[in-house]
Amino acid sequence: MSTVKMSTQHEIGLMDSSLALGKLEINSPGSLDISHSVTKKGKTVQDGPQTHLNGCVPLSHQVAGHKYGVDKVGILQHPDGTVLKQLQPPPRGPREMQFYSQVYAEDCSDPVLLELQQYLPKYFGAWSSPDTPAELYLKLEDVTRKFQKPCIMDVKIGQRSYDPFASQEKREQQIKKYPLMEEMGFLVLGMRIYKVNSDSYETHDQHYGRGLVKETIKDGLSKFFYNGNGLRKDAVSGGIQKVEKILRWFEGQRQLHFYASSLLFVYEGSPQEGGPKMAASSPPGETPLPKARVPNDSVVAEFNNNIHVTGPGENGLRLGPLGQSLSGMYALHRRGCGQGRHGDTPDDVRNARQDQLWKFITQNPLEQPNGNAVQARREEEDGERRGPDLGGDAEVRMIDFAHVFPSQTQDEGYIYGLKNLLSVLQQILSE
Ligand SMILES: Nc1ncnc2c1ncn2[C@@H]1O[C@H](COP(=O)(O)OP(=O)(O)OP(=O)(O)O)[C@@H](O)[C@H]1O
Ligand SMILES: O=P(O)(O)O[C@@H]1[C@H](O)[C@H](O)[C@@H](OP(=O)(O)O)[C@H](OP(=O)(O)O)[C@H]1O
Repeated sequence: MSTVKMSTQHEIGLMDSSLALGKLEINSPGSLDISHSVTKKGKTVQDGPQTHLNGCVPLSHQVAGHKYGVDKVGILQHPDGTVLKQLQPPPRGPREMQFYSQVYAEDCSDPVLLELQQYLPKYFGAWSSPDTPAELYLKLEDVTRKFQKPCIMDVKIGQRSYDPFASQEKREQQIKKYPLMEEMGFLVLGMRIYKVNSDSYETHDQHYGRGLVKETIKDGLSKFFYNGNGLRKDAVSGGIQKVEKILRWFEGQRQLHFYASSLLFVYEGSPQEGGPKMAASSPPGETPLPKARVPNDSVVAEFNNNIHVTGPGENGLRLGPLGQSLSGMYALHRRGCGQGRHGDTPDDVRNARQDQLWKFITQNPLEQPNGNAVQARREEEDGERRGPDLGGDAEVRMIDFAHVFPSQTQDEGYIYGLKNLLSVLQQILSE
């Protein structure tokens, strides 16, 4: 039996005016208590049945990547429906935060980055809980949020899933995981499909994708579009149109290279048309979630199969985007963190340099304690910028930017991957 305990929340910065959420300690057997978790051999292990997540819960519909309760860092869902991605250890986490900050910078006037915004989840700044202010999260739009029964697939794109600064050990580790990456240019990391006939989700993890070879990739990928009754050609075609737009963006830009980055595919699995859907791009807290009263007067909001219990008072610190340019960040990266976690730089030197990089990120002035106004305006602009939605209900967004680097050439590896993925999707469509 779960108990819900409310406590007062300390708040820093402007409050999310439309959301009055409070800190909650949800105690239920089997749930996760981050503050009491311990790390053994790089894996987080629960040491008891406590939960202490400020109302945030592990993202239940996560199909790949680092997971709470399994890895040291993971992805949470905030009660307002956004996704919180915990910053990975330097240099990866700070690099991803810097990337989002730059793409979504208030004064960004670079047309390449402005166009890129529409292919990414919206970014609502860095976030941290008052309980653990040093633990930073990226606050992101949940790309699956508008769907009732989201079918989700994560596909890593590119011919190399390690960056140019990766150590030999890291390269070998990555190549060993999927030796076909160079030839295929993409790898299915995970998927979850809603089966209409059984009203349940079928899931496949990264091992499924790693088992796919040239001869089986079409059937392997098409599994994502079978709903138990037939092939969802509308979703295939919607996905193709979205990927084509991303490809055009890549063909027109020569300033960024993406390694080990993914495309997140989402389509509606629910056969019911016209059912209640949430606005896809509402700023956090501004779209009322479906609500049900529970006896203790907290509000339970349910969507995407996640249940969130919320109460009065904002539950967390929101930090605005940082204004530093990527080049400053990369200069530090080159000096300090070029070897990554598996490099051959002595540990003490690497740690000192990573500290320097970390301080650079965390100690810089926060320009916007709360990005709400900015976000609201962005939401309005967003509709105009995205233009008519030719891809139907299917969504394809780029995620995972821990290895994005400046460049002066086209990202051939990523483009190769997109083209091959498109070719396989076309084959599925013409079945
Ligand atoms: N904005 C988002 N909206 C919805 N789901 C998301 C979002 N971002 C991430 N996810 C979910 O979390 C998963 C992992 O995301 P991501 O790749 O960013 O994490 P990661 O831990 O960096 O992964 P990796 O271990 O591959 O580096 C995705 O497969 C997806 O299921
Ligand atoms: O899919 P798996 O088997 O969990 O393997 C992870 C996956 O390849 C991630 O993309 C990678 O992070 P990066 O892309 O950031 O390198 C991570 O590296 P890590 O072990 O160094 O965290 C791997 O462990």
